[in-house]
Amino acid sequence: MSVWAIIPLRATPESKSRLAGVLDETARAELVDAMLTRVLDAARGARNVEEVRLIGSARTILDDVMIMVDPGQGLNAAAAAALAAADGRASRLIVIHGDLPLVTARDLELLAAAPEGEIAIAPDRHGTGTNAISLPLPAARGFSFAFGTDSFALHNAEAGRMGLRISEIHSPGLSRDVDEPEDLSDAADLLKPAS
Ligand SMILES: Nc1nc2c(ncn2[C@@H]2O[C@H](COP(=O)(O)OP(=O)(O)OP(=O)(O)O)[C@@H](O)[C@H]2O)c(=O)[nH]1
Ligand SMILES: O=C(O)[C@H](O)COP(=O)(O)O
Repeated sequence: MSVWAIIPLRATPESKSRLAGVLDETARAELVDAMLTRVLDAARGARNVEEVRLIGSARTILDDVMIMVDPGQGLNAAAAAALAAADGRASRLIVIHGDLPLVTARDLELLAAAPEGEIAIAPDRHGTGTNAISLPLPAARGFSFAFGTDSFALHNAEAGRMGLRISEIHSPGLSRDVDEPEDLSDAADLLKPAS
């Protein structure tokens, strides 16, 4: 049994809407693409991750990665579909967001190497959100995802409800997602100069 990493992605004109005041639609789309490439490369570079997939919509054609159909009911439903797809085929599923411009293969390796039967979770820079979660299977079958407000606390509570131990992974690559204009400095290397 292997470790899977699935990246939920919503690459619509509306994505990264919180950056709309500082980046136009084209620039946001290019940033989404560049961050996705970074996360995909990190996942594929991790020696202990065997399968890398995307769930949702990518703007560009990615002919070298399997794209799973998004149920269309938001991020939590997409994560649940990813978990259901991995169940029975993987010993662990990592759900990792596509907006992490500093993420590395080492970050994915840490998520994949969580102790058997345990959940690993990577909080965002504020300590309140969840940028990646690594779930053991089948132990975490039916895990209820709670991406959104206070997801870090809610995911911890869900682990407790399921009787699963949980550990935290703190690293710049996993904590520094790009949501707000002030986060953009972390993506400076990925932004194209304005023409
Ligand atoms: N498959 C899928 N992925 C989603 C969905 N909503 C968000 N995501 C992805 O989940 C990760 C975190 O997304 P957010 O930062 O919450 O949303 P965003 O669209 O990137 O940005 P905002 O519009 O500013 O909220 C990113 O990889 C998104 O592309 C969804 O409904 N389906
Ligand atoms: O649980 C979360 O942290 C959010 O749903 C998704 O993350 P973001 O909006 O902070 O990227």
